[in-house]
Amino acid sequence: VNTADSHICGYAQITLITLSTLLLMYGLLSKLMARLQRHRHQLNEQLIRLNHSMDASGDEWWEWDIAKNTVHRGHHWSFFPDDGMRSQDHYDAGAIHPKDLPRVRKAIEDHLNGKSEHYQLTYRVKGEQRKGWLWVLDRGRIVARNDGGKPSRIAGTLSDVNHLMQTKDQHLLFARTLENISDAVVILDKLFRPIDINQAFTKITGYTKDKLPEWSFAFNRYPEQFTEQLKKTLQNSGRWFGELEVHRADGSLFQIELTLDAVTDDEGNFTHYVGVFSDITQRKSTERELRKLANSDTLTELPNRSLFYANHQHMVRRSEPHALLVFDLDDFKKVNDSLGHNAGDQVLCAVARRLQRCCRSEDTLYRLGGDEFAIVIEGENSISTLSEVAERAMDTLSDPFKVQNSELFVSSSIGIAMYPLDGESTEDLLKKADIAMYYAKNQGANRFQFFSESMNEQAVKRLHLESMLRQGLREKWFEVHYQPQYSVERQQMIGMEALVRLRHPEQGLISPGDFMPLAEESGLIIDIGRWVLEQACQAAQSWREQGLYDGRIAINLSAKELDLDHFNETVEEILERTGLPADALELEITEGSVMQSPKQAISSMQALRKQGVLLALDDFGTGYSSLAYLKKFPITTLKIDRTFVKDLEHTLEDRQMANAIITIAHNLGLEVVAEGVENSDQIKILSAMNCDICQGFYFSHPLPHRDMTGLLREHKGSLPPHLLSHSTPKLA
Ligand SMILES: Nc1nc2c(ncn2[C@@H]2O[C@@H]3COP(=O)(O)O[C@H]4[C@@H](O)[C@H](n5cnc6c(=O)[nH]c(N)nc65)O[C@@H]4COP(=O)(O)O[C@H]3[C@H]2O)c(=O)[nH]1
Repeated sequence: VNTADSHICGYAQITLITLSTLLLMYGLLSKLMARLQRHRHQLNEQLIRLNHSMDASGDEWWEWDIAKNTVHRGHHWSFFPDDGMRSQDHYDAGAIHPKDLPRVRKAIEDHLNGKSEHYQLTYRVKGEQRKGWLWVLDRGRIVARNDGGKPSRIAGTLSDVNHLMQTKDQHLLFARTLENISDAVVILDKLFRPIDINQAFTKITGYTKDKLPEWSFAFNRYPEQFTEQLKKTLQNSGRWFGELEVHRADGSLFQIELTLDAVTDDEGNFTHYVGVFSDITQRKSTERELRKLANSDTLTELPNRSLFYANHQHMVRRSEPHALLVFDLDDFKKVNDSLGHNAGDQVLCAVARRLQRCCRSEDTLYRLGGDEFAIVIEGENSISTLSEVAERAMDTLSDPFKVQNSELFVSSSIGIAMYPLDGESTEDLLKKADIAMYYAKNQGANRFQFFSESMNEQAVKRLHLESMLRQGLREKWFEVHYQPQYSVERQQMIGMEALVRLRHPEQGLISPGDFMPLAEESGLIIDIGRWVLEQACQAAQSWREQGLYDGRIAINLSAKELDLDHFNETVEEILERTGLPADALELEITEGSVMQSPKQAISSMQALRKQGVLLALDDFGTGYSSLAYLKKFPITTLKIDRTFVKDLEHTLEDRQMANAIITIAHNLGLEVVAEGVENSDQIKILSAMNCDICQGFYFSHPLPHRDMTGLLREHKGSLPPHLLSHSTPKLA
């Protein structure tokens, strides 16, 4: 091998080596480049993934270069919190709530100063576009330091935690509400052990959170069966509600109204119970007080009518045989009227005490109202025993009552009805006892009466009649008939009596004898009487105005009308309206009704007399006939009752009676009217006795308005000629 060749060979070797090295380096470089490319690609992908996940989470990532004071961020959010440290770009700065800002700055500073591994806090921030504050969770940590070890970069994220904070707020509000409401709240575990309470619980019970009773404080007074039952209810329906009496921490008792609700987990298992209650001690005592007031009569302190109904209905529900005695004091109104209501109240209290003494411990006395009492006698339906009770009651009332230094006598009418024989409901039995009591009263009072079906029939009839009277008033079925009264001496009609009738569309004309007693009892007489007064005054005045008649018109008054306050004003008003002069009106008052309360009757009569109205005492001789009173009554006329006239021509006693009445009346300066004159013999006798006026079927029956007008037109008030011959004046 020559030198040149060896040189060539050397060059070739060098070239080859160089080329191989270059190739090797190129290979290495391309591998490096490829790896770098791959890494960059991976990094990009990671960045994209990170971006995607940040996007999906709604969070914002950020990195703060402390030295350059720049913030890089994902720009998922339109704004970045402006804490005055991290942000530079003010165009997208979000204001931090002024109350939160110091906290934010401190957290970041503390972290920069190495006081925390990382920082994490929630605060409120608001971008320009945003109306309300947004709660954010800001988390960050130092990711790089400079050569001196100082933090150079911090990276972190911002999360929207608004919904969490709102929920937290709601929880807080809820907890605060529970803590502050005035109802006590207790949370019990599955075994009814209290685990938490609110302030009201402590206030009401005295138990504190650290000293809760071991077991539900509410049940410690009740037997186990009760709690078992309660638990069953809770398990079945998830709720129990009721009133309980419980102990406070200091041992005192009080009442609560408790609602227990079961709390379930997601699987529907009971995990806890919540009890909510209020202290109802005060309410209960008020209720008791009110119930007592509602159930007892304030005057006598006896159980009242409403308690009677409640208790009696209870007895009826249990079908317990018993008897009901209803008491109504006789003429009690007189006590009130004559001695005043105070005295009346005293008597009622004394009656209550006396009746109470007649009752056995198992009997109950009630005051049903006014002067009405009732005794319920349990388990007793023997007529003889019940009669004994009624007699004992009457006996105990028979002793005089001492009121306002005077002695008063009070009696009672008693009606007795038996359950279930006479009635099967409270209303029915009370009605039957009332019917029997009214029957006893009508029989003369101061007696007792057992209910019987025949009484019931009567009562039913009365009920029908009463509704017929009411209907009659509404439908104008009443009419007034007029019966002339003649002066035999002057042979002139000097008066007429107005007599009411009811013309029923089907039953025809019904006379007052059939409905007056009931009209009086029911008080309907007041409306009927007023109507008659008005009609009769109007009719009399119209005859006067037509020149047909100038005598008086007599109208019957009932005791009830006379008793009315200001009745005289009613009369005055009617006289004024109709134009009838007062002295052309005569009001007839029966002796019986005046004697019911003579003092009051006298004062009412005096008021009427003052107006100039004439007053007649009707049915004289049939009732009390107290001559002493007769003198005191401011009457102008005395009417001899028909019973004395009826047999005048046959009976000496009646003649003597009539004669005596006429003499007394004349001695007192009164005019005398004889009623029920039916024949000329009676006229002769009465004329002989100087009786001033006669009225009766002999002259005329009571006539309807039209017929009376006819009679007046025909005879101008003089005695019809066919009667003239019989009216021979004065017999020896
Ligand atoms: N047997 C017989 N009877 C005769 C004779 N003459 C008249 N009568 C009847 O005797 C009654 C007289 O009226 P009274 O005694 O005031 O008795 C009246 C009176 O107390 C009462 N009454 C009538 N209308 C009214 C009224 O508007 N208001 C009031 N409160 N009571 C009235 O009803 C009672 C009965 O009235 P009437 O049935 O109309 O009965 C009337 C009359 O029709 C006769 O010669 N023989």
